[in-house]
Amino acid sequence: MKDPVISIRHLDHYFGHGRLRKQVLFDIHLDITAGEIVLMTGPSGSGKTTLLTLVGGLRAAQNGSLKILGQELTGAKEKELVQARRHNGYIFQAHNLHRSLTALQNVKMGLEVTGTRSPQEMVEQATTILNQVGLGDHIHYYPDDLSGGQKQRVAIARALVSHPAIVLADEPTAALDSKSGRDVVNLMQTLAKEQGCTILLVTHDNRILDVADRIVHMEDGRLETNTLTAEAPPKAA
Ligand SMILES: Nc1ncnc2c1ncn2[C@@H]1O[C@H](COP(=O)(O)OP(=O)(O)OP(=O)(O)O)[C@@H](O)[C@H]1O
Repeated sequence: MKDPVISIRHLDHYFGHGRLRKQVLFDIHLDITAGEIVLMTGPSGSGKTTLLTLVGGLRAAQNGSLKILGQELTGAKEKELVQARRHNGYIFQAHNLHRSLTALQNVKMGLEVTGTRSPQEMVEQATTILNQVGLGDHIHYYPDDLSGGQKQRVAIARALVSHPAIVLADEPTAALDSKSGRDVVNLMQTLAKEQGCTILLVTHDNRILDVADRIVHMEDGRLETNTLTAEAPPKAA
């Protein structure tokens, strides 16, 4: 079996201090291997986003073990967390595009953090991936002039342009109608399979569950161990 890209053991998480201290994650175990698409479902407040932000190095893990590409993030210093974030692409419900930047400039930002490419290469790679997500004729549009689905496709392009090992997505279809939501996840699936990247995606959207290789369920801060495998996921249309 392949080494897991994400390996979690006995992970707990607490918010607050003193009398206000509250446990929100309890003894989480999870292994995700390279190229797997894992969807996480569960009621509001069950801890899904908290787990996603810990995996993404956006907050520090406190108790237990959380290894990303073999690197232990529990007890990691801020500098190490910043380093770990470089392996990740992030896609959120509210796309988080910069309104004052065009689609091309937004996607280019996904490459600037790596600091390894010339400006010319960045423009070429950003243009290529915008073509791949079907926005080749919109590269100079500002977010306000794009539809919700188009904005989310720009966000996908930005997350994937640097070929991250891991893509973390929090409710990427929540603000979209059924057809746009479908298009967006199909696109994520196609690009991720092409690049061999691992996806951990939080969703309430039952319409997209079939893109998963595996579905895990969070309930009251506990990850259910009897995970479901999506039945014969159809390949992207
Ligand atoms: N920064 C924070 N400080 C204190 N408590 C928090 C913080 N963030 C989340 N919580 C609490 O932790 C619990 C889990 O929240 P979390 O956002 O992870 O749930 P969720 O499953 O992602 O919910 P939703 O589906 O509504 O986004 C909730 O009780 C929430 O109120």
